[in-house]
Amino acid sequence: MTPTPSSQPSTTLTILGRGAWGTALANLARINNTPVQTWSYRSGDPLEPVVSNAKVILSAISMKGVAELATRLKTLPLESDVIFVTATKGLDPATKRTPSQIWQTTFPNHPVAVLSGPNLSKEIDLGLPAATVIASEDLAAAETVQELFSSDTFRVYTNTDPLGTELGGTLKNVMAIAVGVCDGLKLGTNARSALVTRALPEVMRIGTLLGGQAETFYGLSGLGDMLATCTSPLSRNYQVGYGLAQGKALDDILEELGSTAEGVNTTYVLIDRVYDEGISAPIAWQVYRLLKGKITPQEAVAALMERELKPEYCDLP
Ligand SMILES: NC(=O)c1ccc[n+]([C@@H]2O[C@H](COP(=O)([O-])OP(=O)(O)OC[C@H]3O[C@@H](n4cnc5c(N)ncnc54)[C@H](O)[C@@H]3O)[C@@H](O)[C@H]2O)c1
Ligand SMILES: O=P(O)(O)OC[C@H](O)CO
Repeated sequence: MTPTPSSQPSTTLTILGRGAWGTALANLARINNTPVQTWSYRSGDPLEPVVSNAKVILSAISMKGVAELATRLKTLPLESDVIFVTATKGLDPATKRTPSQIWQTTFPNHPVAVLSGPNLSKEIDLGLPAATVIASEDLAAAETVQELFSSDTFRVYTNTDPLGTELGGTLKNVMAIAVGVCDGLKLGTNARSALVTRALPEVMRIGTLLGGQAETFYGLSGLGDMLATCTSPLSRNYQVGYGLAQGKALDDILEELGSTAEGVNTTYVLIDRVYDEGISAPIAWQVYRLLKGKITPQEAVAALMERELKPEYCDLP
């Protein structure tokens, strides 16, 4: 399929992060003839020249750098109406906040949008069609960003629930580790289907208690991203679970990956929040115990199968 631009937007876009996702997003914007500047902290390039004239600043860096980067940007001269977009899927270990909460707290007078969906960057790099969500409480800001990325290979929907959109993309990484374990143990299609299906109410239960709207989790950024990540060996989080099922050490798996698998850190932060707030999260708990080396993959499966019997629909939000 040959990508063709859908329009000629002139808004200046700066993408922070030249990893797998930042690079794919920059290419998607260029397909649409959107002028793009990129920056990477690893390059040591100065930040100010690429952000001072930007109308939209999109962060596609790993969770571990978000708080520091937002604080750094706060010290720089920026356009008074610049829109911040976050494409990071994680939770901050220090504050347990999502990336959009960090950006919004740091820049309370600016619109903040979340970009999230079933978007495996390797497929996007191949020019395969995909869809995503741009969510913001400021619908006009979401529509501005929608225009920057939309093309006939990338269909962008807007949504006004940034937190739900972001939490769907973040929490599914934990579930993808669980499904990777399931597949690594060769437990079969029935088991995988049961796990992915039970993962959705778990994500919804946690996600709504943390502030997302229930219906968002049935959309592209929720169920859509869960299906992509839990069924594709391209997913790094799935690969973490798959490796654990093969008896590999977590550190070795992460080193072999050589790029970000946010689900590991997300699990640790999530379990803290789940524990503090008394939320039922059986799959996430088993992933946590497995990542911490407290149980074997087989014991994690047994723990899920032996839980108290109950009706199917007793715990939806
Ligand atoms: N790759 C994908 O398919 C994909 C799709 C959607 C969302 N995401 C999310 O995007 C984020 C980045 O993923 P990726 O695949 O590009 O990972 P990556 O490992 O390829 O790149 C990580 C990026 O973060 C930057 N970074 C790391 N630590 C930093 C720090 N302390 N300060 C500033 N920058 C720092 C790196 O320089 C690099 O640009 C993750 O949260 C991931 O979940 C990835
Ligand atoms: O490779 P993963 O597991 O980080 O997944 C990438 C994206 O989040 C899929 O939408």
